Amino acid sequence: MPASALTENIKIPQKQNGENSVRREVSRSLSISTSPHDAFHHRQPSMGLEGSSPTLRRTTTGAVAKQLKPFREQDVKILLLENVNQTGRDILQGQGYQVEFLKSSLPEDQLIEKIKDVHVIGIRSKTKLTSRVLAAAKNLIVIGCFCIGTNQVDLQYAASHGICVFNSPFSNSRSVAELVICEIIALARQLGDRSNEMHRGTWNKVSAKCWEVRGKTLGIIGYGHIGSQLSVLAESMGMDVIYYDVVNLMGMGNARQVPSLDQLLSTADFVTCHVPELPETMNMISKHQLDTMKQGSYLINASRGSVVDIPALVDAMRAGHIAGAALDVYPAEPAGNGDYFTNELNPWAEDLRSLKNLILTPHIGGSTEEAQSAIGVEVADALVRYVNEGVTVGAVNMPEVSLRSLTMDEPNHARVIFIHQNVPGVLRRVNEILGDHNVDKQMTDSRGDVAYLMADVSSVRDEDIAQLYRELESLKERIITRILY
Ligand SMILES: NC(=O)c1ccc[n+]([C@@H]2O[C@H](COP(=O)([O-])OP(=O)(O)OC[C@H]3O[C@@H](n4cnc5c(N)ncnc54)[C@H](O)[C@@H]3O)[C@@H](O)[C@H]2O)c1
Ligand SMILES: O=C(O)CC[C@@H](O)C(=O)O
Repeated sequence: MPASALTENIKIPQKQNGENSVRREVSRSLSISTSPHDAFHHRQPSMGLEGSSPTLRRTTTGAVAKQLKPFREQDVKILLLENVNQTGRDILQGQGYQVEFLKSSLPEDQLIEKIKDVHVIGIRSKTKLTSRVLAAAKNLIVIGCFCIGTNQVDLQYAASHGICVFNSPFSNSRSVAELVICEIIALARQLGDRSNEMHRGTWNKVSAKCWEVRGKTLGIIGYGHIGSQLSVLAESMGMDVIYYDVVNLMGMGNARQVPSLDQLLSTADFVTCHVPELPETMNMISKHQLDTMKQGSYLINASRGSVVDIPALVDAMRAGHIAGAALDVYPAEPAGNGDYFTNELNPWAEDLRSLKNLILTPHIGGSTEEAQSAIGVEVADALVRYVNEGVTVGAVNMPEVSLRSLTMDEPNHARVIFIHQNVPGVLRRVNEILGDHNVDKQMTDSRGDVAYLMADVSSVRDEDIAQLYRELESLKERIITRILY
């Protein structure tokens, strides 16, 4: 590749017979396509030096990191659903990508239509990326969950089709913990009921069954990012904290881990759930667990709607055994805002709405300006790194692979990314293909059935890149090949 390749557009060679040659587009199958009009370019080094490019940066050695792109930015199609924060939109639009933004989620059929030609999709908790939806996503290379939970995505299907998934593991944890602290006091003081009464014009000054939280015991189920933040805040209000987790974890402050869920339930005055949605956490709080809770205790669920058996909770509250509850999440949640919290959505919605001292919120645990803007930056940055450089650090369904950036001092390099089935013999065959070139650095890792290889090769010409691509594509274990340069 001539040095001028850095500064001018290059026409892509076409095969005479019109077969696939080296069209460059950000397709799942790299990068190499057939359009006679397609050209690619690398940014000029001066752009970064003048600070006019948001993406050019320096490596730790001071060299200008090279922007790896086998495609034109405007060809990268991104669909952002569920009101992803402006910070994330700015980063993606700043790259020059085509970004379509919608405030709500989409019903499955519309989603299947829309997802057909996008390369990147950004969602929050409402968009279900099932295997049926993903099967229609022929160009998709990466999914950004602008939230913590990734249960809405078929992670296994995505990985086996070479689609990388990123999330934001803790940017909204503090917001959830603060909401739960607020709910503990609100339940102890029956604040929701008093406020509703006043809204209806009723003055009802009572102290019966209203409590201070000082000296009460908080039981946290799932002592991860949210549970441990909550632990610190609760202790600072004078509460005793116990927690139950499947992993043995050090408690913050004076918090103590208890060996069984039943022990936590029978000891705590307030029980709060912070576990992920998993087969093992489905209806984790059901009739037996509610019966095991102390008479007059309180339940909070801001994790996932599948964790609490709601009809059982309704019974326990009607019986007066549970004195109050706060729910932020539900088995079925609407795609957007509106008058949807009815029996049509969940068959017990009216029962819930009739209960006293029950705080119902529309999945707002992580909905603060601070959390959403931090998540926007974190996930959009991960998407840009993946699209432009193939870096998977932070991915939730792929091995984490990264190489130091190529620099502008290395003009004739290409980065080969080969996502493949994790079976014996593939690496030998890949290295036979790469072996005709100088492999400067290489990293490979596997996760379950999928392996991810990244290699930087030097002194490659356009025709070498096309050849490498074709040979890698011909391997039967190939899932996705991308070559970035
Ligand atoms: N309401 C909201 O807006 C909101 C916001 C953020 C997260 N969430 C939900 O909260 C969940 C927890 O978030 P996090 O960031 O604390 O997650 P995390 O992964 O940091 O912690 C989860 C903890 O649960 C434990 N765990 C898993 N299975 C368990 C089981 N069967 N029994 C006991 N413990 C178990 C894990 O070991 C881990 O320590 C998320 O998965 C997400 O679904 C909701
Ligand atoms: O913002 C959302 O939709 C999801 C919030 C929360 O449940 C999460 O998983 O981070």
